[in-house]
Amino acid sequence: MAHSYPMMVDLNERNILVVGGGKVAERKIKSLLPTGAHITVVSPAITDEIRRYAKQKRIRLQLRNYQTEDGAECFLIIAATNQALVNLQIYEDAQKRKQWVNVVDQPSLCNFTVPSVFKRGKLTISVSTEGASPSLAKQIRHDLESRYGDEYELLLELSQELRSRIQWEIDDPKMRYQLMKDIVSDKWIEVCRLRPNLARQEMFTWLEDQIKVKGGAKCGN
Ligand SMILES: C[C@@]1(CC(=O)O)C2=NC(=C\c3[nH]c(c(CCC(=O)O)c3CC(=O)O)Cc3[nH]c(c(CC(=O)O)c3CCC(=O)O)/C=C3\N/C(=C\2)[C@@H](CCC(=O)O)[C@]3(C)CC(=O)O)/[C@H]1CCC(=O)O
Ligand SMILES: NC(=O)c1ccc[n+]([C@@H]2O[C@H](COP(=O)([O-])OP(=O)(O)OC[C@H]3O[C@@H](n4cnc5c(N)ncnc54)[C@H](O)[C@@H]3O)[C@@H](O)[C@H]2O)c1
Repeated sequence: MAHSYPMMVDLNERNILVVGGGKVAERKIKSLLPTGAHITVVSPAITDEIRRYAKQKRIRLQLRNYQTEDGAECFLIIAATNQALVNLQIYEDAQKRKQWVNVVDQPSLCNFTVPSVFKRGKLTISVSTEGASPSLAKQIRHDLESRYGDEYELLLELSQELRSRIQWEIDDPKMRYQLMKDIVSDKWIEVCRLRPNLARQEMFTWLEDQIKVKGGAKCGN
């Protein structure tokens, strides 16, 4: 059996069509909003939340049934109606146009599926069962959410800063690698959890000491 390939896709400014305005469509729209995509929703009936998104001009809304032309200029399409035949039609239209398409009631009609996801700043943790059990994906996501708290958002922000500093200052590849590993060690995760306000200062002081002790700084520094 061929397996799906996990990707992080840049949807900024892309046209996305969501067909259907029920609970499932609402969940997919909610996860698409932060991507910067231009989202159009076509559905004769919608949830209150989708109505709110439209009022806030975060989505475009067409309160009517789907028509083939709706998806013509779209990069990606989500078929989230409760009508199997409409969803099939959306799939066939998208296939003809070689588009990315997700059909929420039929995994075999998806050329991509949506995993269960949560974020901690730039950290994305995502769980997929390739359609076998969305409930299990959700349950594992819940477990991981309690394991990976807000300290990871801070750790990641600081790691990014320290990493640029290391890349700029350290020539020796082995030392760079070791320092990159050290900045995400349990010790710093705990510091970010217990003393978030002091973490930045403590990590930079530690890095300066490491550079002094271990050497390897680039010429001129
Ligand atoms: C992860 C998540 C992401 C999201 O939607 O954002 C997602 N489904 C979620 C929840 C969920 N979905 C369903 C239930 C009820 C319990 C159950 O049936 O298990 C629950 C649980 C609940 O709602 O609590 C029903 C369901 N889902 C699909 C079918 C069709 C079928 O299987 O035939 C049916 C039967 C419909 C019916 O019988 O009428 C199909 C898909 N659902 C997927 C994703 C894709 C595969 C993901 C994977 O497993 O890798 C795939 C293939 C297509 C897609 O939608 O992309 C989201 C969790 C969000 C979170 O973390 O909270
Ligand atoms: N993939 C998933 O995660 C998942 C989870 C649960 C259920 N499902 C499946 O998803 C489907 C949708 O679930 P829901 O709870 O959102 O259903 P729902 O009944 O709440 O919403 C269906 C929506 O489709 C719209 N619709 C109907 N015909 C349409 C048409 N011709 N053109 C445009 N829009 C049309 C309706 O107006 C409504 O807004 C169900 O059939 C269910 O099998 C999928």
